[in-house]
Amino acid sequence: MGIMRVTMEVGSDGVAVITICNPPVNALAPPNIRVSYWNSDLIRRRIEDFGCFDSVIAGLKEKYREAMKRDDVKAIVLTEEPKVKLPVTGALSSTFDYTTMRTGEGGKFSGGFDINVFQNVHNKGDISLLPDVSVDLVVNTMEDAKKPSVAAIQGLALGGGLELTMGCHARVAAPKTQLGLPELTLGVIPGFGGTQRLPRLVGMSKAVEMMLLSKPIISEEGKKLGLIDAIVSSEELLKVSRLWALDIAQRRRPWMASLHRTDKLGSLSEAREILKVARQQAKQTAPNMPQHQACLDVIEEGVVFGGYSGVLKEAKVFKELVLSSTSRGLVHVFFAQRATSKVPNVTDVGLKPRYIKKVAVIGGGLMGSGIATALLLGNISVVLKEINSEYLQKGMKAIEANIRGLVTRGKLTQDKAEKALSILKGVLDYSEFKHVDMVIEAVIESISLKQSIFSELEKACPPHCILATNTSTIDLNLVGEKTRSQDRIVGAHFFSPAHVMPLLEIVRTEKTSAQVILDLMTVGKTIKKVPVVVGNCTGFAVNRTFFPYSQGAHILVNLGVDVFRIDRLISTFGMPMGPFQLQDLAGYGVAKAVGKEFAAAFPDRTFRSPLVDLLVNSGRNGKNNGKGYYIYEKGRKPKPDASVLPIIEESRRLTNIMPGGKPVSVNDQEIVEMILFPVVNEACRVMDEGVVVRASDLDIASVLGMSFPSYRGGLIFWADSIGPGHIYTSLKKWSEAYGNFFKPSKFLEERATKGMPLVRTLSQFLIYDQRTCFVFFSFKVTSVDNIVYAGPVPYKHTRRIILLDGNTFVVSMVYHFTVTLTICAPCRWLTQINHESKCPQSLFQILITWLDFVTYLHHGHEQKLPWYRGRYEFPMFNP
Ligand SMILES: C[C@H](O)CC(=O)SCCNC(=O)CCNC(=O)[C@H](O)C(C)(C)COP(=O)(O)OP(=O)(O)OC[C@H]1O[C@@H](n2cnc3c(N)ncnc32)[C@H](O)[C@@H]1OP(=O)(O)O
Repeated sequence: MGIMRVTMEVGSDGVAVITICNPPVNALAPPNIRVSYWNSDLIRRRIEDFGCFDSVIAGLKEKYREAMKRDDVKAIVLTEEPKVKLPVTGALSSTFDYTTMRTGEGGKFSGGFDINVFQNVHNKGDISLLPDVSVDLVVNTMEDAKKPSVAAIQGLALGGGLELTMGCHARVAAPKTQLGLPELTLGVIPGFGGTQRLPRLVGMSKAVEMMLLSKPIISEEGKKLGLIDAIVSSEELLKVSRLWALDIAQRRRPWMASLHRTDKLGSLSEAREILKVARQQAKQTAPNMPQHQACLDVIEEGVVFGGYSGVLKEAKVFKELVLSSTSRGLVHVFFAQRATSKVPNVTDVGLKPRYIKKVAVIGGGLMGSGIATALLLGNISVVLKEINSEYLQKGMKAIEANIRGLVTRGKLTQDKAEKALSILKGVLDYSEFKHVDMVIEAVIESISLKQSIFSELEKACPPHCILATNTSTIDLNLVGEKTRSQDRIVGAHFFSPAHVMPLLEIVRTEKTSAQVILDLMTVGKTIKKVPVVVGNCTGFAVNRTFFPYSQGAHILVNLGVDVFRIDRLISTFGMPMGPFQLQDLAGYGVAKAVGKEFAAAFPDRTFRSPLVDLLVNSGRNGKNNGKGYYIYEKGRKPKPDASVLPIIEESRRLTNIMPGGKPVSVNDQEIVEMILFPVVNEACRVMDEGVVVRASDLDIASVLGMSFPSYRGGLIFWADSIGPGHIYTSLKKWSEAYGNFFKPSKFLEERATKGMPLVRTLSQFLIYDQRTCFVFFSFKVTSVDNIVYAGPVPYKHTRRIILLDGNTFVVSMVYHFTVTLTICAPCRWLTQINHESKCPQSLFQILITWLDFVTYLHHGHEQKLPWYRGRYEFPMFNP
């Protein structure tokens, strides 16, 4: 048997326990592997050995059919396997290392439908890859069965996972189990009947809230609402569920089919009123996302025409939405976010994160107090250092206000707030620093000040202490220049407000040790940030990439375009606000300081606009003093300020870039593109220089750091959806008309002229050169790793190659064994490569290096692959 499986055990009590097992989150995968893809007998044999053709959905159907047929089965309990070990058969089993295998880890009922399938549909455009689960499995097989089912849930039941449980006749859950329908975050709606059953179980208002906000509840709340019938400890879960199922079968408890209930729906007019309000809210909060209105329409269908009609409409709309560009973007973001936690040579070299218990923050200003707040909320003790007691008091008060504010807004309990504040200490010297595991410096952007602080830190802190700086622009090599601790120096670039914004940009230099990066990544996750590891350069990945954002806007204004029109169009595109309102919000001091840094680093592509200086001279400082491009009044939306127009005219006069002295005529689309294409252009340079590990890291950084619309998939995904060709041609045209700022980078030019996307997946190089060829991989693995198992199973601690059709080819490893494997596959199937190995000499890394080598051979020029190049020997090459 393989590790993705569904099993059934019938007890002497007549209860069949059907168990789902598909680690790590029991995703509900449909069958989709075709053995004919693989010519290797070894792989085929392995797949068959482990029974990997099972899919969770097919398995569920099969086991239900068996349970219905068997006379000794009276009722069913649906649950998940809490502990899993991969069984190994055959000659290799004795050497199999079980310690590397992931287990069920205390149980997760299900993270929902397998999101890989969405990606598969997106890649192939083939909607038939989506199975009919909603009617065939949930309605016909489970809910309308002649024997009752009880779901025994622990850990989490999300999306399709929760929907399966709602198709059961009762739900018993362990304490603190997470229950939710987060499908809208993937650009779709619940597709296994959730839009119909949830309102029938918890009432219309709560169901609409849970779906539209994609916010899970815990089982305790679920019990109060009626979603959960009983809460029992994990140990008792199965026992109570069995009894419950028997009670239903023997009519001691009600046999409830959720879809047929109406008692919680309220009257038609009440339901319609709730839906109307929700529609208006969604129009405001999610204007470019069709799934919100679609979800409400589908709910309404069920209220008006009955649950079954609702289920049918849901299935139809679900399929339409899976193909939408919104879903493509959001699904990409889902996987891109998870990919950020895989950093070559950091997370794949067997290092373990060290425990960071206490962190010192230097500087209690806006950033320092925000960082300290985030750490305290993550239960990490903080020592806040300032230079005098006045500043220290200010910093401490700001932290307290941040934390108390969360209590007021109902986001934190009073107890947790007190606990967080109790582990904060303010200091004026370094004496406490001998006990800290990490320092995060957050003082003003002055190289000499930072250099002297880091020299002092080297003396004051223990040798293991991580020395991090929150600089947003300064070269880290300069910061650590006067120390001998450059392996401990790292950038921890938070975004303001640091306790709210989810991105943590971790900046490494060539000298920063892998351990330090791993530790900071772990701290980042502990404090609920998404850490993205990037290289060292002016502005690092995010600020550098977005540096042309306001520059482009300033060029446009000086070319005669209205500021407020620009802001309006950029907001309509999906950014939370336009570049000028953003400048108002950040304050002009920031704009000036950042502008100076970039002008020094990239003088060839800096546009010098006098506008900010003119604004400052006229007594404006943006939101800080209530006067900028907009007028800011308490409790009111920012209002465009007409009195700024003469200042803009003055700027235009000084720059004198309007052709013939007349404002340029540009359409709305061109305005958006003139601001965002230069950003894409800079992102190309960032990728070309190897500042990011992978293109999708820039997608995540743009979404979480700059609030680029996630439904567009992030900056690079969006650029690829438009096509590098159009971006290149437009930039070239503008550079000829308006100068170097728009000049296309070499990277963009190459991709555009070769008709290739910006995303550098190795296979795309191969596809490009060898459209129809087959690629043969041949490895002779003689060192540490060998293949013992291959199959279509997503699994931790394995090397995964995700194929174009969405299947995952998995290679697990065993040590101290030698084998030669030849994989033969058409190269067009290789689209994405994930890596998460423990051994530096892993087969996976050899594969990557090998592919890079092939790429290199085919292109005849050096690709910038700093993360892999030169570290591993090339394996046998046998095309
Ligand atoms: C028809 C239906 O209505 C449609 C659906 O059900 S759509 C799916 C709805 N479900 C969701 O949106 C839940 C998505 N998953 C999550 O939110 C989180 O993964 C979680 C809360 C389940 C677990 O979080 P956490 O423990 O931090 O682990 P996380 O790193 O996110 O995920 C672990 C692995 O499981 C994978 N995974 C999680 N949920 C998955 C899913 N539904 N399908 C496929 N893979 C999934 C992740 O990609 C990751 O893989 P990796 O290790 O190779 O990167």
